[in-house]
Amino acid sequence: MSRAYPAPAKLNLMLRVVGQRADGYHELQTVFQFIDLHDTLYFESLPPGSIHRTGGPAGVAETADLTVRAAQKLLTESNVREGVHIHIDKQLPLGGGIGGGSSDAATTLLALNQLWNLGFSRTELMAMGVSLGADVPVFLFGQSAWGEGIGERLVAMPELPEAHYVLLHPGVSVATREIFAAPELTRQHAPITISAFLDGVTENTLETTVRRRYPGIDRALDWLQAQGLHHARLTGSGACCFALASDAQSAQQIVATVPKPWRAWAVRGCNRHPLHDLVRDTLF
Ligand SMILES: C[C@@](CO)(OP(=O)(O)O)[C@H](O)COP(=O)(O)OP(=O)(O)OC[C@H]1O[C@@H](n2ccc(N)nc2=O)[C@H](O)[C@@H]1O
Ligand SMILES: Nc1ncnc2c1ncn2[C@@H]1O[C@H](COP(=O)(O)OP(=O)(O)O)[C@@H](O)[C@H]1O
Repeated sequence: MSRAYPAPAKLNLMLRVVGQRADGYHELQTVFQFIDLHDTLYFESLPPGSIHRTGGPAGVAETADLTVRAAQKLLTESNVREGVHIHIDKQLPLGGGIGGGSSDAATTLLALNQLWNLGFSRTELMAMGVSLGADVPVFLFGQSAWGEGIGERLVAMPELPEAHYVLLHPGVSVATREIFAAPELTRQHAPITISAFLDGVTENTLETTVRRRYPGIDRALDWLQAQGLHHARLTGSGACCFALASDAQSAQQIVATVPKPWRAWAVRGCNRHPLHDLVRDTLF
């Protein structure tokens, strides 16, 4: 087995739907920051053409797993004769709005590009990544980012505070597709500037629709606010919610009081992907 390759989660510190493309996908403005909660992936060489995954998310077939699809994409694009066994130590909740599947896919692209000596540039990997999911490119971009388009047009954010957060999963799974298809969703919010975000415009405009359709998420956001935490928000299309804590200790104290069956974590924002340094020589 290879060394351990982390696949971190992300938060959307702000998200606005500002339009819709002809193909139905929604144009967004968003701010991505990674957090120190992650899956861990391991890779082992197999005979050419065979790709296997173990330890992955229950209920996701091997062939549908984004890591397997990422490995297949690399084989198709490079024409090399390789095979791989991918083992995922899965910690990130599925459909949580924290990008676990996308991050697993990005880490697979980064790791196999290195292990198979493929020499693809970061830009080439990002183009492959976006065909697997709208959230994959930011994990290859490797740093906190302002995202536009469907999240694939990225620019580095000025250093954001690496704040402590309470991250709460209210035990429901949100189908991203359902929220974007909701007739009541407002699709034409006025675009904002990076300065406006830094001055405090931080809403997630999917939140009203998600709160109405998922009462458990509505309650979770109200619960976070009732703990006296600032900036209680939905990340992505949910189901996870997060709020700013003053320090690690107060985040942990609040996590300890979260009612069952909700799950919660005390996490910290990270402006750099944990693989940023590892692949700097080849990619960043
Ligand atoms: C909303 C965001 C914000 O970071 O995060 P999540 O909540 O998924 O983490 C992402 O844009 C989600 O990205 P991702 O989860 O990769 O979405 P995809 O699999 O590409 O899309 C699922 C479905 O949602 C709809 N969709 C998705 C993204 C987008 N900008 N417009 C859309 O209309 C499409 O119907 C698409 O078929
Ligand atoms: N390795 C993987 N980890 C998580 N989900 C995966 C994986 N491979 C495929 N999926 C599929 O991708 C969907 C979205 O997963 P995920 O990225 O965790 O959520 P979100 O996009 O809400 O942040 C899952 O519901 C699952 O069906």
